[in-house]
Amino acid sequence: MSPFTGGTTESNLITERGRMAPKEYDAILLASFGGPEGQDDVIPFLRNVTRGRGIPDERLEEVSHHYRAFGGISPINEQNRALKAALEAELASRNIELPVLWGNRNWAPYLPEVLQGAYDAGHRRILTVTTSAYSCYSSCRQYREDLGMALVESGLDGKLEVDKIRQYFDHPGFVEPFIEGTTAGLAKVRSQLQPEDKVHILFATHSIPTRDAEAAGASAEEPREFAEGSAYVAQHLAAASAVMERVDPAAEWSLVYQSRSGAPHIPWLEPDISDAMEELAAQGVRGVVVVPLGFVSDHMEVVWDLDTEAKETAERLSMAFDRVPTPGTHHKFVEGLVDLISERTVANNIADRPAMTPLGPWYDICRPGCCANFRGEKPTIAGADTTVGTVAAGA
Ligand SMILES: CC1=C(CCC(=O)O)c2cc3nc(cc4[nH]c(cc5[nH]c(cc1n2)c(C)c5CCC(=O)O)c(CCC(=O)O)c4C)C(CCC(=O)O)=C3C
Ligand SMILES: [Fe+2]
Repeated sequence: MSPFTGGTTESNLITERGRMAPKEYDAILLASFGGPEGQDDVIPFLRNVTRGRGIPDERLEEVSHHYRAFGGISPINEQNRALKAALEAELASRNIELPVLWGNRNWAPYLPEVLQGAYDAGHRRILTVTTSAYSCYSSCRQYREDLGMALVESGLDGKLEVDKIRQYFDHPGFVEPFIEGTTAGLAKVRSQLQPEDKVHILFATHSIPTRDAEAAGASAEEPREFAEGSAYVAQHLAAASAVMERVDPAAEWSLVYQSRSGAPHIPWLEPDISDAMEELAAQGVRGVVVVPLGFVSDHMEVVWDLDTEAKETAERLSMAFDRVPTPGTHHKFVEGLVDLISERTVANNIADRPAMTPLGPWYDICRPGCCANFRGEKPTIAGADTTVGTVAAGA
């Protein structure tokens, strides 16, 4: 039996590789992280984010200063308003009549209220676009859980269908803006140095606990599927390779991590970007191009950890430094997201779905236990092992 047949209903007919049959969606939900919009929001926001996640108070204190330095305002909400407007314009230009709703996991507009509002407005089939591209608990399953919980808590489970587009780490709409940015960044850094000076490209992403990394994208049937032991790491390495093949196959690059939190005795993915820069400087590297491969927009992790901290590290080490833009509202990214929406509304073959790495195109419906975080089972949408967010045929 296919692993994708359990726990699904006729309306969620699943085809090969976790693909969902096309549906007539009646709304798009842009689902994001959320962020504070003023000094008074900072602490309540941080409490929302870290609820039950075992993050030490000292770390919260430290992170609150990053927000305080920006007037207590995270850039992420403004970026999502801009992305929503750009998606609306792109949908309209293709004559696709789907409203775009916006909801967050950790700040207003909160997901349960947005789903309730959607239901009250008459929507019944929602396709979610999340602002994260990779597979891991924080970037995929936690969105699926929070949407599942929102449905259960609002009494809408069984009444509202909620699906999500596939993780898009290797979709050309996500990768091509990085190719453009890395090409420009490399030229800029090289122009500040002598031709013989060594330059290194650092692909930066969010560190996660190694235990979460091992569970990322995993399937119960094939636990050793990914050579690096983690779909999160494998997806980043594959996307970075796809970028470098097109930018400069001979250039030196590596994958590094940032924004570690959690208790010090719990292992997280390494090396940290600053440690990597120290090491490179010691090896005689004179310039770095930092590619924020793990991030969709210039939110706090990018403007603080990269534009503030990593840049200062580069200055201290006398290295030339350039930080490549995130996809943001780049027209290719926006067009790519609408392509990802369209591939869920019209019949297509898996071969028609673009993917720039051998790992993709990723699943519409995650495999049982995918990205599980060992903190107990919660209802999730878009999984082969759950029925939350589905509606029985004829209901
Ligand atoms: C993989 C990943 C992404 C990328 C995927 C995606 O984009 O979803 C991401 C995005 C983001 N993370 C963000 C903010 C925070 N993340 C935190 C904590 C954590 N993140 C984690 C991972 C990730 N995080 C993890 C494993 C933790 C530890 C706690 C836990 O296990 O859950 C904390 C608590 C303090 C701290 O511990 O640093 C904050 C404030 C913001 C908003 C920024 C803004 O306001 O502009 C965004 C977009
Ligand atoms: Fe985070």
